[in-house]
Amino acid sequence: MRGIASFQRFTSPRALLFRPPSPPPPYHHSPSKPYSPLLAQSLLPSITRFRSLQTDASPVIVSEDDSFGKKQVISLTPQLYDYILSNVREPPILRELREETATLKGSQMLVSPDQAQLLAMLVQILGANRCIEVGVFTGYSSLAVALVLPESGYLVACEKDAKCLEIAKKYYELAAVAHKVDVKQALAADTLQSLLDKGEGCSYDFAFLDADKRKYDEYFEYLFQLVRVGGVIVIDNVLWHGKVANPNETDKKTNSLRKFNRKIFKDERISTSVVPVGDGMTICRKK
Ligand SMILES: C[S@@+](CC[C@H](N)C(=O)[O-])C[C@H]1O[C@@H](n2cnc3c(N)ncnc32)[C@H](O)[C@@H]1O
Repeated sequence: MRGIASFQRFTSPRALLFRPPSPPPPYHHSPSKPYSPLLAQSLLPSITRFRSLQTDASPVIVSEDDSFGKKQVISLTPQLYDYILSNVREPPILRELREETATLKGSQMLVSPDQAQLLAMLVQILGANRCIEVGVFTGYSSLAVALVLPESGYLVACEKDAKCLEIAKKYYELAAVAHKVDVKQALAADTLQSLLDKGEGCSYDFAFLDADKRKYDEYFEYLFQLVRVGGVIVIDNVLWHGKVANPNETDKKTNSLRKFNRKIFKDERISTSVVPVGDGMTICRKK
């Protein structure tokens, strides 16, 4: 096969050594303590929803390509993901919000703690001051961003649902970041258009897109106009539970995401990278 890598499960005896012998330790996070499965087990978390349902626990896959030969690529197992989560520095206020959200319908919509940490890191690396989020829900990802913005920082938070925004606003207050967050309860396209109408094109440093998947293309075009050259747009759920890579999956959302991913791949106005974190995030930088 030329050009495109083919992937296979790595099944050498060495790989088998890495298979978790028993169910993985539950997720526990404590930024001040190193990872310890025993400690993790003694401090049972109130949330275990990050445990993977994957049964094939091989930790690596091997890409084969005529041009570069074999290359091992890490593949998440429940054990490895628990290890990653045990190394996430999730601020206590974010954990509290996550736990409160866990009792609600749609709680699976939050980005994972490792994704939130990546978003915050990107904002910090960029030195971002002006940010936009499309799709806030109860505010987990927006709070992660607001927490690392400077005091003068500004985040436009676009969400249509008033009920979940009540929770988000409560946590912005609790975290003392409410002054940085401009909550816009409306259809996101209307909010983004109004920002452009106010002459705010090319004035934002960072945008996070995480709302209705079938409108990603429309939102992306708005965000592209609003973000400055060198600014970053991050898009969530681009791997859509793996469905985008399965030709048998032809539902509307999957097709729409596939089409969107292809468009981003071809878009010469941006540089881009697909990161297999959470449900897949694409990071785009405006040229
Ligand atoms: C995946 S959730 C966002 C999760 C959030 N980013 C997080 O990780 O904490 C998507 C949100 O987008 C909102 N949404 C969907 N369509 C929208 C629209 N047209 N305008 C504004 N918000 C919308 C939904 O109400 C939902 O709360």
